[in-house]
Amino acid sequence: MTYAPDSTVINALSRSQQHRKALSFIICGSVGSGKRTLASQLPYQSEILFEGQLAMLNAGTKNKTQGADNPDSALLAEGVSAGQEQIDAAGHLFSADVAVILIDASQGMLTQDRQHSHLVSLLGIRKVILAINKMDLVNYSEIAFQRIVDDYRSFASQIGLAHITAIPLSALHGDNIVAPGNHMPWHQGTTLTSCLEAMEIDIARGEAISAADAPASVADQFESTIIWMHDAPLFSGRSYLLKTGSQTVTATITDIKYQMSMDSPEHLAATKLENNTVGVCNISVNRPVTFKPYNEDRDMGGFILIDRVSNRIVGMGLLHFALRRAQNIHMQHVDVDKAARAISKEQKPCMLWFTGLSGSGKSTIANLVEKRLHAMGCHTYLLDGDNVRHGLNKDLGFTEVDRVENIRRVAEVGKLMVDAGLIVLAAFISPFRSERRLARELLEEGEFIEIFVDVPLSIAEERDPKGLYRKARKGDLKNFTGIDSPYETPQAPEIHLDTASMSPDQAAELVVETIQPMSN
Ligand SMILES: Nc1ncnc2c1ncn2[C@@H]1O[C@H](COP(=O)(O)OS(=O)(=O)O)[C@@H](OP(=O)(O)O)[C@H]1O
Ligand SMILES: Nc1ncnc2c1ncn2[C@@H]1O[C@H](COP(=O)(O)OP(=O)(O)O)[C@@H](O)[C@H]1O
Repeated sequence: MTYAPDSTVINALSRSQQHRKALSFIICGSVGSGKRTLASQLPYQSEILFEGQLAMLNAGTKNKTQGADNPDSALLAEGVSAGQEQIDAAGHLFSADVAVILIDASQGMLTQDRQHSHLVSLLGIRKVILAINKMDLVNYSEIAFQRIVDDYRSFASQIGLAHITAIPLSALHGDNIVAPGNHMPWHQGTTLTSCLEAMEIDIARGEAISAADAPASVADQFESTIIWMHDAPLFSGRSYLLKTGSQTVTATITDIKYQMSMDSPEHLAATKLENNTVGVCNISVNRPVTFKPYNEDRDMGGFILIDRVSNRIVGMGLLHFALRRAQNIHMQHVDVDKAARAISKEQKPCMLWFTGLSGSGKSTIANLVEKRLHAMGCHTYLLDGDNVRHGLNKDLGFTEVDRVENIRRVAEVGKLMVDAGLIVLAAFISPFRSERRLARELLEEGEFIEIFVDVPLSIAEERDPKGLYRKARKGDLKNFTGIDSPYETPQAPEIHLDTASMSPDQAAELVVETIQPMSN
């Protein structure tokens, strides 16, 4: 059945909403609850938003066919979209006024419905429409409907959702979506569209101006709740882009304090957040942002996290408060700076970052490059994975989270050494693009030179200078790169060395030749 919108209602709504903002709502439903069928029955156009999780029904001011005043809605469903549109659209989640929780009447309330409701409550959305769909599968039974509503209300009251309107639906047959239909005369309440349209929201959104006696805060370290929505887990130490309002900064998760259980008030210990989990984390950003706590101001306290490599939204967050340490630590000005040191050393400081599989030749080549530079009178320092792991990073192993932290620390140390005026050589497997990018972004344009020491796994394994591949193949060494731990190849390295076809000396020569014009 296709639905033709009631233009009288829409027009009446247009006039009455002239000075109001468009209503924004999200539809949350577990797999198979009928989100798409419902979306197709609503008199608003739809557009997919989040990979794997969220999609956007885009009506309101962007609606081309229905005028300018219909509700906006976001739909928790499957779908793919990327880039700026996705980022803009995510903002709708923080401004959603109403959530439609869609439950399959034949299934009753599922764990996913509890999780969605928890999310809705976390986002501060206080108005919920409980839409019990597929009533046709339970013979339009009032008792079945009432049982689910009672279950839901008792759960909802525990998580602070009190304002709930329950509606029995058959999205397939159109009952109670726009018109009541004939199957459920016992339902005396409203239909879904009338219910949405009757929620009449004041205040237009705009620029933030805060009163002098209640100013917004400016800080660069916060405690926050993060809702993680990506297959690759969130790791402490990894950095992402953080967008709040019109501000975009680089954010590093400095500590995952705990993971929330979505079914109980429990706090779970966690070193990473998997897809669809929620955690309380400390974050640090590269420059101060203006914010208010999310529970005081949803617009100025909500943020999204964007993966720096794929540019996809990977998480949403709610700012709690600035960490006090952030307010008490200031950058200290120094008069003898990098430029002064560079002049006295007569060289352009930089970081030569060697990345590649174990046995690819990173250490051998980096060592030869350093010898040549040293002989030329350059001031250098070689940071090598094996060596750093005996000291600064001896607390770290080879899990993903430990490798992320390993490279973060090395990148920070490397930055200090570049600041000291040195040509720094770093030889680390550094298997993840994200951390190599972090290392690059800590430095100034042109200072980071990524050198991909490339070799087929089979040749690295043949070389096996430390016997580690043999151990890994036997199962005596876990998480070994290339065997049971991933290596993400560089996409645009400044220098690409194919060590299967060139000797260590040829490779070192190529590096020195390439960087000479850069480092003078
Ligand atoms: N599980 C596992 N996987 C990879 N490598 C292992 C592992 N266990 C020990 N080793 C030895 O540690 C060296 C790699 O350390 P890195 O600090 O470069 O690794 S990483 O960048 O954090 O991935 C690496 O040195 P290279 O062979 O020079 O690469 C190995 O000698
Ligand atoms: N073209 C080459 N470049 C670098 N190393 C090579 C090459 N051909 C053979 N090798 C040998 O491969 C091994 C590489 O080991 P190493 O430099 O420790 O690698 P990594 O630091 O990447 O683990 C050394 O034994 C080295 O002599």
